[in-house]
Amino acid sequence: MLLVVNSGSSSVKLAVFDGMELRAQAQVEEIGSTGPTDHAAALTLGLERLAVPAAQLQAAAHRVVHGGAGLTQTCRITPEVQARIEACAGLAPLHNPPALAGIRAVAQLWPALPQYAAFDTAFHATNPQVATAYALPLAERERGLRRYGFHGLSDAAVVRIVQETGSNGLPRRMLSFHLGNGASACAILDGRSVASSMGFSPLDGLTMGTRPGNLDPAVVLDLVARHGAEAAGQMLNRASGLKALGGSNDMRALHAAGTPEAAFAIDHFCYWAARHGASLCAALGGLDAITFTGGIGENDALIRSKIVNQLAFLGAVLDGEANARGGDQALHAVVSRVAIWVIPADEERQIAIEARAVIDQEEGLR
Ligand SMILES: Nc1ncnc2c1ncn2[C@@H]1O[C@H](COP(=O)(O)OP(=O)(O)O)[C@@H](O)[C@H]1O
Ligand SMILES: CC(=O)OP(=O)(O)O
Ligand SMILES: [Mg+2]
Repeated sequence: MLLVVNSGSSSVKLAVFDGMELRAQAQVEEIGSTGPTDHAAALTLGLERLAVPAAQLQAAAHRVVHGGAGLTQTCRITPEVQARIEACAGLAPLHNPPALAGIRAVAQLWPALPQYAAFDTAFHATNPQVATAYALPLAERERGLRRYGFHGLSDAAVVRIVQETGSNGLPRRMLSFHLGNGASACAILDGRSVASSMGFSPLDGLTMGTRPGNLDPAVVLDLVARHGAEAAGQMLNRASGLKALGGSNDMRALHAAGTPEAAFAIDHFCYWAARHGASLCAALGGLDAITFTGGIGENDALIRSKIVNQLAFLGAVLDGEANARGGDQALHAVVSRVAIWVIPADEERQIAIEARAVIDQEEGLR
């Protein structure tokens, strides 16, 4: 059996797979706000809830958001791999340290258990250079300053699920919205990522729970000059986004608050999701399908309708009733030229599939 650990910025999601069969899962949310104080505590709680059959565990596999240029393919976690994940912690301060805490916790509990890492960047390896290159001097580009894109495990899972469940196969031009505490959009052409709203780090792109999304670099320079790099980094990762605009990074709390500030935060989130989504449609040369996933994308009908309404010029029309009802996969109106689907985020199974492939390969080599 395989234990999967998905350390998100506000949650820990755990799953146990027997072959590809899901045996158990547990989820600990709202870490740092109303939930546990940190990811280590959340993991302990999640493992208790899972009641993992330790003797039957064959391996553990972790979601790792940033592995830099050198680490994108799913691999066994060696001390060298762990050191490289550590070296990228500054680029993904909300994600890599929790993932490392998970790796260490598992190593402490079960020292002999092989561990694997699956990366949020891997799915975007197919992006063309024109999409990933920053127009910076060559020396800086050669140091690895480029767009990577994230949420790739989720985007890959969306493609897999649409392939498995869609009646007409995979649409050519898909715009995939992952809307959780982190939020991004991805342009998917014939099942492959061609562009992501996220860049060198998961700070770029859409307005997020605690991250501002796209900024003029002069804003960053101003913040660093005024507050120093450390404080500016903290502000951009933890004190911006919905939290800064509306007082909470929890979308449910913003709806409940009903204040003008909360309403503005919601408008900002939707407006920028649509703006970046439309930009990605230029990379796709049009649009055949929109997918929504993540805590907000899966559950929040108002957010979906505001985003789709702003993309109506592309021919996307929601079936208002299906959208409001919840639980339906297809949300497009009969007249819509664009299919609109809700796909439950399935990063855990994606990690399991990828780790299993590496384990099988290793066993084949033995
Ligand atoms: N029923 C719901 N309606 C609206 N928003 C929701 C709902 N359930 C969860 N969310 C929101 O989803 C976000 C967390 O998404 P999730 O994908 O679980 O986060 P993470 O990025 O940590 O994996 C929070 O903003 C939360 O408020
Ligand atoms: C990459 C990223 O932002 O992930 P999360 O949604 O878990 O914060
Ligand atoms: Mg997530």
